[in-house]
Amino acid sequence: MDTDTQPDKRAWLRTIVDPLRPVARELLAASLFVNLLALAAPIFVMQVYDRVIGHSGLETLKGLVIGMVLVLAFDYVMRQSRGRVMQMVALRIDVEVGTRLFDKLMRLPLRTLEGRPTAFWQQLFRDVDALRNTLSGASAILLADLPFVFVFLGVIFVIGKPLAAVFLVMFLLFILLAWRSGRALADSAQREKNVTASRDALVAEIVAGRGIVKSVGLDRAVRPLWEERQAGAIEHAIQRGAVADGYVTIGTELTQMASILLTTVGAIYIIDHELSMGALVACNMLSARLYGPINQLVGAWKSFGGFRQSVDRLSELFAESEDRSEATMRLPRPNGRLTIENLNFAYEEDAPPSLGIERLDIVPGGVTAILGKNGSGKTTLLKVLMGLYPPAKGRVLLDGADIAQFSRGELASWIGYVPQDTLLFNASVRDNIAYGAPGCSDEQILAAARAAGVHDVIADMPKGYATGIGEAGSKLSAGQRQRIAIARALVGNPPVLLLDEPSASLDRQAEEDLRATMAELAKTRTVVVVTHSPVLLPACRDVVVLDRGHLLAAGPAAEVLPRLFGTRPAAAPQQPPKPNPAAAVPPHQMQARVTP
Ligand SMILES: Nc1ncnc2c1ncn2[C@@H]1O[C@H](COP(=O)(O)OP(=O)(O)OP(=O)(O)O)[C@@H](O)[C@H]1O
Repeated sequence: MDTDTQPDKRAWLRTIVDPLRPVARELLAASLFVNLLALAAPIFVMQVYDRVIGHSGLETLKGLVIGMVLVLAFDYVMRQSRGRVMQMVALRIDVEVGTRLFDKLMRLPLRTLEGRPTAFWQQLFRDVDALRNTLSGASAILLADLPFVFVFLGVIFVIGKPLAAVFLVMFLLFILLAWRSGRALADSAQREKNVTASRDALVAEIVAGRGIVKSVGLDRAVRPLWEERQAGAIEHAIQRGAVADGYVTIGTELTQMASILLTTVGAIYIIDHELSMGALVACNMLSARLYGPINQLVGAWKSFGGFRQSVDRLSELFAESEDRSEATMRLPRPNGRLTIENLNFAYEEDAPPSLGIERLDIVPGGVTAILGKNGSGKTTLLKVLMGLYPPAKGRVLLDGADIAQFSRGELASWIGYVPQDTLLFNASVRDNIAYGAPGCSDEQILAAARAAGVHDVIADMPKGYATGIGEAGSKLSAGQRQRIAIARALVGNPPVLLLDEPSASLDRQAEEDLRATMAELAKTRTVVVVTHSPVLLPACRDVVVLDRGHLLAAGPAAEVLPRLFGTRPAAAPQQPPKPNPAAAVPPHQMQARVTP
């Protein structure tokens, strides 16, 4: 770990922990009383042995018992208040770190989010739990109790002076054990965590694709993978458990050894009249208070190790750069003209660019189709146009202004997007459409649903717009999901609309409705659609053809399509024609300016 950069990376933790200082003082004060009160029982026992039994002091016993009842009542009050303080800490951490984590995730660039498996992002929320459990649970109380072991040590020195050497030696042995176990457990816990993370990533993938796993019978293929990772996880858990158990057992044996040694040495001093019976019994009781917290420390290292890893992971995340949240200039609602200049985009830094376009100009007033073979970069181009993938070189302009200067929120409200793989949430139909423009009115939702051709379908649902659609829209058909996604993109009335294969799951009628909607919307907006559909293509004014991330052709559909397919698919043939690169626009015409 880089200790030079660590303090900065952990600044977020200080902003959470610093306001908790008064609470920590309360905790220490409560712990002080709890630990001081813990001295009462051994002293009570010592007095009973030395003063009451030997001298038949029943009056003294009465006084001592009354005193102990009061002490126990006070102890109860102190422990309760310590519990309440810890609950407050837990709540604060949950609210502050949880909210901060959520906001950070929402502001991370898409490439950062795509760079890690789903399980990693889920783990971060468990890290918040680890933070809360350590800072507000048994581990925090243990840390607050630890300083008081020196108080117990001091009291032992006073009431059982001859036994001081025994305590000191055993105390140092316990410290050594706690330190050794801490190091050993941290290493094995880290190894276990790595293996468990890889198993969890596989489980997350299997669960996400459970429909495919069942239908294709992937269980036979993924079982060996899962078995291998599960076996690794079990092996490391056993190893870590063995290390932990080993140290806990040594701690237990050491405690018993300490008790036997104490009693043996104590007996010798009692015979020599250098120690009273009561002092020996009291010292034995105090030894439990002394070694107890250090012994607990042996078992608590796992949670401290986990806490450190969680803090490191969260620190790394909070240090990640974010999407722009504030625009550098205010722009009124744009008209929607999109321009690409000298653009290069690569998924990996050293990889060849997945997209390389010198110039492309897409203007409002008509539908622009993007065509190309699988993997030619159509979806990538849409994501670059939306500002989701910042280019390595070049610019994307919206109405002549570089989109890099706009916030993610502004771009999302100006550019509607229907992805290839529709993602809906487990909420009502209404809410899913409204997510496209938070705060939109019912009228806007109705208008968007009508434009997307899904209003009648929704009206037929048992609860209409209030119908729940299940996890990821599982209660809907693929076509219904796609149409709701189109409504979601339309609801904010964005000046730019990007549609990625929007009719892949639509029936013929729905596709024709969508074509009419697109044509209508494009009168005042920029509509870009990735499609090979013979129903949608005739509605397109311009066509952009991509091949391996480069422009193969771009220009009016009436010119480009006949060159690509031989004929323009105006009559919507049954089978969509495949682009024919050989018949495309020659290279010198490739960076054509797409104009109406
Ligand atoms: N997240 C990613 N990380 C790395 N490479 C990617 C990623 N997404 C896409 N690619 C690569 O970028 C290239 C273009 O992919 P893209 O999805 O843009 O193609 P497409 O034209 O939309 O394909 P399709 O017609 O199959 O949807 C492909 O070679 C693909 O392997």
